[in-house]
Amino acid sequence: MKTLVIKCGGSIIDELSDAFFESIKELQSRGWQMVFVHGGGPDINAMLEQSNITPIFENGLRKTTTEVMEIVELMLAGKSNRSLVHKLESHDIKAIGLNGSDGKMLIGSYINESALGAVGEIEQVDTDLLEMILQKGICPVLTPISITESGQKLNVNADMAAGAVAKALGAQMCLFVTDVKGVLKEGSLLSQLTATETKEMIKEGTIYGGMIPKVTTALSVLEKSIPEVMIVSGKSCFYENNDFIGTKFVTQEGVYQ
Ligand SMILES: Nc1ncnc2c1ncn2[C@@H]1O[C@H](COP(=O)(O)OP(=O)(O)O)[C@@H](O)[C@H]1O
Ligand SMILES: CC(=O)N[C@@H](CCC(=O)OP(=O)(O)O)C(=O)O
Repeated sequence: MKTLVIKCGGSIIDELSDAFFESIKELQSRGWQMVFVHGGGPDINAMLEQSNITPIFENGLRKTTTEVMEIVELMLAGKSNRSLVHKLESHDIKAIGLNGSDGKMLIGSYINESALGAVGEIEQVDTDLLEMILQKGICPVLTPISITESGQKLNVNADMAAGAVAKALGAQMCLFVTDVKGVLKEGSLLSQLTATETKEMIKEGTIYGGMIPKVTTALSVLEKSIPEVMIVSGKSCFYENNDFIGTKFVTQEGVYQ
């Protein structure tokens, strides 16, 4: 079995198309097992707004006070996770939802507590638990919430969480599913990108906002020897005629070594 980690952005969960699920099923029939990690940024923002709290981001990461963390967990575990699991199940894809912090599956540490509050990065992943679920033919669906060794919950950017899970599992592929076809330049899809090109696009502002943690994680995953790393759209079919449609990250030479 080949392992594929799929990150589903909060921007797309509610808009995932039937064609997207057809692509998932096609890949399953070709021997891929899948772990999903999802975001939920727009849902979190909407609930913060209802609570009269203004979302604050620094370099794409949400400043997370104790009050914000409660809403983050409520929306990720109670809404986004439920919604993705339900959609997978209704397309006959067996799935089980888990909060990343359950059973100390995703162990994390603070990035910069004084500046960002309870925002973390993942240090360790309990791959045994994930593999047990995969062996049963079920797709684990994880929130990106992690927990410190001493038991504090941390809010982790979902792109970064997916990258950590892919590395820990030694996945053959990591896909970032979002609301655009891939990385765009002047409206056109870039079918492949090197690290140098990506960094240049960030510097010139062609890649901005939520696309920054996505491409940065994609490059770090590629460096960790995961052969296939892509950004694809959840609005349409992303796998056709044995080929993936989107932006593929490649080493400078153009091929993965
Ligand atoms: N060069 C780019 N190409 C495509 N999208 C980009 C680019 N730079 C920034 N973006 C923005 O990034 C968004 C995807 O990131 P984000 O909204 O955080 O999605 P997700 O919830 O899937 O993580 C796109 O909808 C687009 O507005
Ligand atoms: C630390 C941090 O920023 N965490 C993110 C977690 C959710 C997420 O990443 O959702 P998307 O994939 O939809 O952006 C947040 O609070 O929005």
